[in-house]
Amino acid sequence: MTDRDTIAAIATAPGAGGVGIVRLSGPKSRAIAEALAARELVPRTAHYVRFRDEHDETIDDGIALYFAAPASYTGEDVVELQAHGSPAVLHELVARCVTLGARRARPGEFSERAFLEGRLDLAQAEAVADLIAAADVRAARAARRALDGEFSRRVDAIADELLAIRVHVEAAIDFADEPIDTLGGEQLRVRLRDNALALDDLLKAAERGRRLRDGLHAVIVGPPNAGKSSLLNVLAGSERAIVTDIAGTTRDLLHETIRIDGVELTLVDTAGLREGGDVIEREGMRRARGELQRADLALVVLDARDPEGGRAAVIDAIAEVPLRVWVHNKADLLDADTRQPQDALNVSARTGAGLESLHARLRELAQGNADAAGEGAFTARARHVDALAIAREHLAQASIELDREALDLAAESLRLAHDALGEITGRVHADDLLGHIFSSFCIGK
Ligand SMILES: Nc1nc2c(c(=O)[nH]1)N(C=O)[C@@H](CNc1ccc(C(=O)N[C@@H](CCC(=O)O)C(=O)O)cc1)CN2
Ligand SMILES: Nc1nc2c(ncn2[C@@H]2O[C@H](COP(=O)(O)OP(=O)(O)OP(=O)(O)O)[C@@H](O)[C@H]2O)c(=O)[nH]1
Ligand SMILES: [Mg+2]
Repeated sequence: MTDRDTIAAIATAPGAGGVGIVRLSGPKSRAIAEALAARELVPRTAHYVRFRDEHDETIDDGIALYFAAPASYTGEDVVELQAHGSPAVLHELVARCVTLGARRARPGEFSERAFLEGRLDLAQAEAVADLIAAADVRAARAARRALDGEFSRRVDAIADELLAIRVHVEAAIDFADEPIDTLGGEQLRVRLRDNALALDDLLKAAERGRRLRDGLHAVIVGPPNAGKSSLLNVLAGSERAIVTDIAGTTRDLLHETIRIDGVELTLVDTAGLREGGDVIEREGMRRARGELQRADLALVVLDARDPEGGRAAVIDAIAEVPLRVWVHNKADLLDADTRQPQDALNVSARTGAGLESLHARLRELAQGNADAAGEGAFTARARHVDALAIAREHLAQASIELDREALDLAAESLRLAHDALGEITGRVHADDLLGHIFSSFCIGK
């Protein structure tokens, strides 16, 4: 792909640092860097040089490093200008590169080129961004495994199998007169079932990987006025949510990321659940229920003075949520001799009583969530989980169609399952998908 232009960007984090790097990729990289450094660059050699402006004055001294295509991060000619980590110097270097014929890179454009040059597949390129954004060591390790292709290899292995099965099915279509069992139909069915099982395993692993990337998703639910928003505020350590004594204060969802001992947790405040309410409140409740569909954990907040009163309104809504923590709030309003509940934590968002136990419980669950990821875990994204689930459905369909000897339909279902898997690694892709993924990267990556 020699018709591409040459891009330039600061590759190091914004702000002052010991060393800062401007990176170039594309056919003019070498010529631009040689003009800046006023010398010839030998591939893969660290040259100590002065970077010069148009008047031959020194912008900075530093290291120029040239990687000749295709042995580079992007697969194109790449040059790194390693200067002092001064934002002023680095911006001037980029401006100089632009004058000499480069264009400022868009976010993620280096990794996008690495993808387009076949150096990384799409799931690996996404893993680069996930590695950079990893909140803790475990998430970084898991992103590293995805970057090394552990996820992609499993996706590809199943995709290859589905293709092979489809070839068999298509071949059988040409012998439409014969019953499929004389054409190895039973073996095909077994093979299809084995791959469906492998896909189930991969889907579970990807769901764990998604949680590992995003952290535990905890939704705060309960009847109106129980103190859900107050609890979010004390857990977040800031007055994020509006608190009033009017029942039905919260309508929109409010997301807040907190860290407990280095483990990340997303808290979502929701509208109180009850019968009735005005149009806005009902929409709030609808959103609350929707959010619970994606929840790993329901933090159920009830009024300690009347926990039974609010329980009925939430019990259905949390039926599908895997983990629950029951909290009785406003414990400060209880008589001192009231018994501790068996299966709930008494807390007070107002006085802070009981919050230590709640913290400990959340830490335990968040840690468990991260641990469940286990050895060999890789990070994954919601997009990957969705694609695997779609592939799984098409595979189930293919299996039914094969049993009915509806071979044309089975072949089509196999093709759709194969395409869904291909979207994960980007072997099948829509251009707007690529734009969407890479635009969420940082500039210079
Ligand atoms: N200075 C610097 N450090 C960096 C990067 C970089 O671009 N520059 N990286 C950027 O993300 C990461 C490392 N990733 C890289 C991946 C491939 C190649 C590369 O040149 N690959 C060639 C040569 C391989 C070899 O010599 O064995 C190739 O694959 O053909 C370089 C960096 C992290 N550290
Ligand atoms: N005494 C006491 N009052 C509290 C406590 N927590 C919250 N409150 C009060 O209870 C009222 C409701 O608190 P919110 O946090 O807005 O309750 P909510 O569950 O978010 O209510 P909605 O958003 O309407 O569903 C406010 O007046 C708070 O000050 C507590 O632990 N003790
Ligand atoms: Mg509220």
